[in-house]
Amino acid sequence: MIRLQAVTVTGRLQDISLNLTSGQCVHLIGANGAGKSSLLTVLAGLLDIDSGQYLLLNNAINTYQPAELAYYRTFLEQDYHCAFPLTVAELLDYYSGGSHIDDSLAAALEISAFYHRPLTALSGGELQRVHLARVLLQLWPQIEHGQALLLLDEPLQGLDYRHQHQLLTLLNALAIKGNLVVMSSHDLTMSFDYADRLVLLKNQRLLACDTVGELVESTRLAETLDCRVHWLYDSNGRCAVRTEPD
Ligand SMILES: Nc1ncnc2c1ncn2[C@@H]1O[C@H](COP(=O)(O)OP(=O)(O)OP(=O)(O)O)[C@@H](O)[C@H]1O
Repeated sequence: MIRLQAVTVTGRLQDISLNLTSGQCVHLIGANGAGKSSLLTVLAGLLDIDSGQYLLLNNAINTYQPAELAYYRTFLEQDYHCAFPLTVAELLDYYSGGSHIDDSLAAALEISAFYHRPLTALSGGELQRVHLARVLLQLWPQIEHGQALLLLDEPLQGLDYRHQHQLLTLLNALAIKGNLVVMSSHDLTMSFDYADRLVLLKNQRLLACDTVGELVESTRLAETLDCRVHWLYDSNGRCAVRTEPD
């Protein structure tokens, strides 16, 4: 679905080559400033590249009109702010075209309890769940057909553990339908459990792109994050990660 060839954005991304196919959850891992948000913004077609090539569905990204792009991909930005004094229902109605919110989405994000409240009267995590619903509703018909590109910048930000698991389970189910999910994460334990593939970024360059299984036992994660990474397994093979400064 996505093919990047030597993509550079001056000061933000250096020489990134990457192929990502549909039907998987890809987690972008890297320290602050590594280039995760920049890469997601390029993938969304919202940041011009200075050199290289980006093909989305075999077409150069700059051949798409904004309305066409909005049909294929949705993008959760880290710092989105709604400038209008809307309620949750009004915002989501606008993005869904007034259609019914799918049961799987409603169950994962649990927004019904504050559906009629103003956006300004929500907690940080509640607001994050509303924005997740917003970006998924923008493309829900394409998502249901497994044809969408979901770009999510730190979607776990502000969510409690239960909602983190519910969201990641939903995203895995959407990937199984055929969608491509690309999200940034600072939580290696969650990525171990839910990512199909990790993209490791360091100093705006690509260090590795491989399956979680391949990368867990390598030194690449420690190199990416500039700290020691220890994987702690329980008897069921479930794992948690512990990090230490180098
Ligand atoms: N709007 C911008 N204009 C110019 N440079 C930027 C801009 N936004 C980010 N940068 C720079 O681009 C580089 C990559 O930043 P980016 O936001 O992509 O990192 P990140 O991996 O998402 O970091 P974080 O984990 O802190 O969110 C950094 O050096 C940053 O200072």
